[in-house]
Amino acid sequence: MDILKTENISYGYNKNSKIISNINFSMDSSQVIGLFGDSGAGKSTFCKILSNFITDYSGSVLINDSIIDSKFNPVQLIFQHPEKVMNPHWSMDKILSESWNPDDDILDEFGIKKEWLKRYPSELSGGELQRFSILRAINPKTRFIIADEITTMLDAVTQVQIWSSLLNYTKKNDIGVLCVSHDMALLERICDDILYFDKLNQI
Ligand SMILES: Nc1ncnc2c1ncn2[C@@H]1O[C@H](COP(=O)(O)OP(=O)(O)OP(=O)(O)O)[C@@H](O)[C@H]1O
Repeated sequence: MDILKTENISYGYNKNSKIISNINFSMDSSQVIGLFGDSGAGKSTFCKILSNFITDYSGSVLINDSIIDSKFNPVQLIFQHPEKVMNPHWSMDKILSESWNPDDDILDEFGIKKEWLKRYPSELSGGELQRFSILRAINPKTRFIIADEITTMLDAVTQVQIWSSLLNYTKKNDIGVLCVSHDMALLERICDDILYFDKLNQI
């Protein structure tokens, strides 16, 4: 089991405004933790800090009490809009192989059809594309998934399918999940614990 921890994380996009102040957070890889809170409170910003998309914060993000220094980040962020983080000129198999090459059983587990691998992002639906971005994030080296509103734009059936594939996989492989959502019913269904993130972002 691994532990993801932050110590005194503070951050502002500019000098005069602090979006994140002194966050001490901890979870382990057996857990699914929900993050709920007002719009604009800084949840997405915190997610980007945890997964190293934002690097100029103060404080520390630690796994098992060490700073993450591997080339592949074991804390992987999945975004709400997969099309924004995929190269539109690359086929799906190229996009996926940038991270790893999952076998056919795993493609199946995530409801991905092999014929989609030759397509480009614009040739897939939002739900199909999100399945790929999840698959890309669950590289064998991944220890924690940060899921920032990953099914918000999808219909109810697709939401259930995607969460069930993801949580089956993370449970089997001892990967922790931090799930940001405004959907309290979803959080109550899938999370072991739900944290409230307020405007002063004390959680
Ligand atoms: N790149 C940026 N530059 C400047 N300010 C930003 C930037 N990104 C976000 N912000 C501001 O930081 C604050 C926190 O935004 P953030 O997206 O982290 O909130 P959130 O809690 O995830 O909101 P929501 O629930 O609406 O997604 C907001 O006031 C937002 O306008």
